[in-house]
Amino acid sequence: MIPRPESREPDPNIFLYDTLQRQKVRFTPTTPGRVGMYLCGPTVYSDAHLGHAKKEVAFDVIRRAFLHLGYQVRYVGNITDVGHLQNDADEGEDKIAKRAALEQLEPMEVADKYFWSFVRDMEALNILKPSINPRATGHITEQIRLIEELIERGHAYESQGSVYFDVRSWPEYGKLSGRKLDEQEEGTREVVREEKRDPRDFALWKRAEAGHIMRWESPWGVGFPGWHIECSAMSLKYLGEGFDIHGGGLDLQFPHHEAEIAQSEAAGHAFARYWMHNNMLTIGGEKMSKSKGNFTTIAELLEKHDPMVVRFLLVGSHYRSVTEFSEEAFESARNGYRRLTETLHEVGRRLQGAPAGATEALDARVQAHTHAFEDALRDDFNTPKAVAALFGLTGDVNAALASGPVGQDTLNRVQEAYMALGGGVLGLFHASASERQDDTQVVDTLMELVLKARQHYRLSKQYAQADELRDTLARVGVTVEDTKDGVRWKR
Ligand SMILES: Nc1ncnc2c1ncn2[C@@H]1O[C@H](COP(=O)(O)OP(=O)(O)OP(=O)(O)O)[C@@H](O)[C@H]1O
Ligand SMILES: [Zn+2]
Repeated sequence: MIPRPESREPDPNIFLYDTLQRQKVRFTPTTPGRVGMYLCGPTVYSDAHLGHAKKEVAFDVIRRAFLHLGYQVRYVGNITDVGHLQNDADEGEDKIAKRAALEQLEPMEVADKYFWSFVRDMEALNILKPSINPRATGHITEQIRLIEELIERGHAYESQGSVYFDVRSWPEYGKLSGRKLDEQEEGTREVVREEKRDPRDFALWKRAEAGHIMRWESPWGVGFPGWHIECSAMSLKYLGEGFDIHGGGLDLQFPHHEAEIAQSEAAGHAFARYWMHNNMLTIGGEKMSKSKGNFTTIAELLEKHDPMVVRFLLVGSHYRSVTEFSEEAFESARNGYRRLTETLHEVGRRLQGAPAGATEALDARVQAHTHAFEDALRDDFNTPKAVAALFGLTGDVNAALASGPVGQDTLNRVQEAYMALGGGVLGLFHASASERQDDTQVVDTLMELVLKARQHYRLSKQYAQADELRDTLARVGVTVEDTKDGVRWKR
C-alpha cells in the first residue's frame, strides 16, 4: 500500500467525467476526505487479458491519484463467480459452469483457479489490492433480500420460478446509456420473452433447470442470481447508500450498469453518485475480448515484456481513450520507460559524492513539473499529460546533470518526485524497478572493476588491451568516454 501523505488536505478541485451527467464535474465526496469506489471485476472463467489490465490499471491509477491528493479510499473490486450467462439477454450457459464441465472441475475450482491467476497478474502489474474483494456466491442472501425489496415495491415479478425486473414500472430505465426503447431490446430472443412482461425486462433470479449445477434455495424455488444484482447488493453492502464512484468498462454501460442503477434505485436505495467508464483496449480496431478469442493473456505478455513497460503503455493513453495494442506501441513504451528509469538511476548514482545543499534552478523546475502532473490528475485523471510532466522533469534533470554538479538536497527532491509521482501515482517503479536497482548495483561494481583494469592497461601503455576492453563493452551497448573529469560510461 502507498501511504496517504499525512500532511495533505483532501484536494477540493478534482474534476472527473461522469457518464451519467455526460460532462466533467467537480468531485465532492459523501464523507469528507473519503472516497468509496466500486469496480466491476472479472468473471473468473479464464485467464485475464490485456483488456482487463487496461481497466484495472485505469482505476488503480484513479485510486492512487485520490490517495496522492489527500483522500482515504475504500476500494471494492468484485469477483463474478456465478450468474454471468453467455448472452446478455438472460440466456445461455453460465460461463463458470461451462468452463467447469470443459475442465472437469467443480465450478468453485474454476472460480478459484482463475481468481488466483487474476491476483497474480494484478500483483505483477503493481495494482494495489482492493480493500474488499467480494464474490457473488458469497452474497446470495443479500441478493435475495434486494430482489424481495423490488417485488415488495412492485418493480419485479416472479415468472415460472424466475424473477424479472419490471422495466415498464421504472421510467428512468435508460438514463445512463441513453438507449431508446427499441435499442434496449437488442438480442432478446423468443424463448425468454415468453416469461417476461416486456422484452426489456432483465433477470434478477433464474430458475435452475435440471443439470444446472450452480443452484441455491430461494423464496422462488431453486435457482441462481442474475448477473446484475450482485453488483448492487455488494456495492451497497460495503460502501453504503449514495456511495461515491462506480467504475467499469464502457461495454458494461448497457445492460449491466443500466440494470444496476434501476434495480438499486427502484428498491429505494441511493446508488453511485459518479459513474466512470474506461474505454477499450483494441486489437486491429476491435475490442480485445475473451469470447472473441482475439486476446493475449497478461501472463503471455509478461513472458516477453517487463510488467512496468506494460503499465507504462497503458497509462500512456487516457482511460477514456481507446488503446490499440501493437508491437510498435510496446517498442515505444519500452523506450519511453527506459528514458525515465535511466535518469532515475543516474540521479541515484550522482547522489554519492554530490555537493551538499540545493541547486535552486532545478528545484524550481521540479516544483513546476510536480504542479503540472497534479493538475493533469485533477483534470479527469489525465495520465498522458501526467506522463508528459514526468518527461519534462526528466529533460530538465538530464540538462542539469550534464551541465555540472547538482546539490544533494535537490537530487533527493528529484528522487522523491519520481517516486511519489511515477511510483506512487502511476505505479511505475515496482519490484521490477527495484530488481533493476539491484542489477544496477552489480553492474556498477563490475564496471568499476573493468574501468580500473582499462586504466591499468593504459598506464602501462598496453593500449591494444585497453581498447579491446572498450570495444567489447561497446558491443553490449556500453560506451566509455574519457573526459577531463575522468572516465565516464553509459548504456
Ligand atoms: N478489451 C477491453 N478493454 C478494456 N476493458 C475491458 C476489455 N475487455 C473487458 N474489459 C473489462 O473487463 C471487465 C470484465 O470483462 P469480462 O470478464 O466480461 O471480459 P471480456 O473479455 O469482455 O469477456 P466476454 O468476451 O466473455 O464478455 C469489464 O469491466 C470489461 O469492460
Ligand atoms: Zn458490475
